[in-house]
Amino acid sequence: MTRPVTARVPAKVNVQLAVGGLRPDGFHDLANVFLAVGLYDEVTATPADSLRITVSGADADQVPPDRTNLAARAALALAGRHGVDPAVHLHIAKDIPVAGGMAGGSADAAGALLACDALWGTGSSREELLALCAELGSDVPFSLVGGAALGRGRGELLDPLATGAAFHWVFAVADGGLSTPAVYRECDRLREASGTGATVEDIADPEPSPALLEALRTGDPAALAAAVTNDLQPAALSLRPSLAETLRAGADAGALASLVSGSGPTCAFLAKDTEAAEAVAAGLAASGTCRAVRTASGPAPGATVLAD
Ligand SMILES: C[C@](O)(CO)[C@H](O)COP(=O)(O)OP(=O)(O)OC[C@H]1O[C@@H](n2ccc(N)nc2=O)[C@H](O)[C@@H]1O
Ligand SMILES: Nc1ncnc2c1ncn2[C@@H]1O[C@H](COP(=O)(O)OP(=O)(O)OP(=O)(O)O)[C@@H](O)[C@H]1O
Repeated sequence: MTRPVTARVPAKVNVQLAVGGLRPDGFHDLANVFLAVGLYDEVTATPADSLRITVSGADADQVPPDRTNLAARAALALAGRHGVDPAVHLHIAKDIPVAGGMAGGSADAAGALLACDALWGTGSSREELLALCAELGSDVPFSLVGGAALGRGRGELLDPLATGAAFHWVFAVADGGLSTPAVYRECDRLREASGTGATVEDIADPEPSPALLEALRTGDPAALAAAVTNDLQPAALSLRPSLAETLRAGADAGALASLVSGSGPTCAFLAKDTEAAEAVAAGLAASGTCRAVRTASGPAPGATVLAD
């Protein structure tokens, strides 16, 4: 009997999300500065009679336990590539908020790829795994790689970034999720409504901020706080106006920066150090503007197979 294999995969926050115009293929070009943070899902692959998915954790009931699950799609893609029978039980121990803009589904896809590759002995190279990740979703390659990285294209073309120190974050988890395609559509709608147009002809190519990259490199939280931006934030706020109160509560509690994480609705707050993060977390919890509060620091390592 082959031993189960468990992979641990981090969540992400986008410290810069610059969104270009709508491309003919329905995606947007990005300058997407990812930072992996220490909130993790674990995916365990065990031999089984057929493909089966189970999920545990507080948000488990919001995750589909079938072949639409990104982890199942990852296992099927890997099995298809190598001509292997995808008879595997994937158990997802979920700690990353679901539909929260923290790439939880992407984390599970990257974790399933890594765990199944080890279980099946398919020995994929890093390049093969990254190509499969990119097919599964724009955020999935970063879930594999972790750390800090600049994502170009639709976010799948990654260049690792150096970071000078750990950054301390507080996350305010909202009630209910936001659909990523709906948030991108709302971004386009707001751009149309403002008269700029929304396509690649109308919007300048997105570029990473030199000040932001420098702040990451030097590990300076105040400089990073001054440079964080998220072009999807107006769209997330338009779809979920109550997030403005959450952002204000974090700022009032002493956060250096308050922003929507990716497509939201999780809000991310940067703090000077772990002590300041605890104070921001307490202020947010007392504000009643979110369902749960989490603290985590980053950069965190990418998808990793855990030792027995
Ligand atoms: C918002 C972010 O989380 C920021 O990292 C990502 O851009 C979203 O990445 P993801 O969830 O992996 O998204 P995908 O599964 O690749 O795409 C879902 C949908 O989001 C929209 N989408 C996604 C990525 C991108 N660069 N442009 C887009 O317009 C498209 O409508 C697409 O059909
Ligand atoms: N393994 C999975 N974990 C979570 N959601 C999944 C998974 N597989 C499929 N889904 C579906 O995908 C939707 C988006 O979930 P996910 O948690 O990945 O969103 P997200 O964190 O906002 O993504 P991103 O930050 O990459 O845009 C969920 O509502 C759920 O129906």
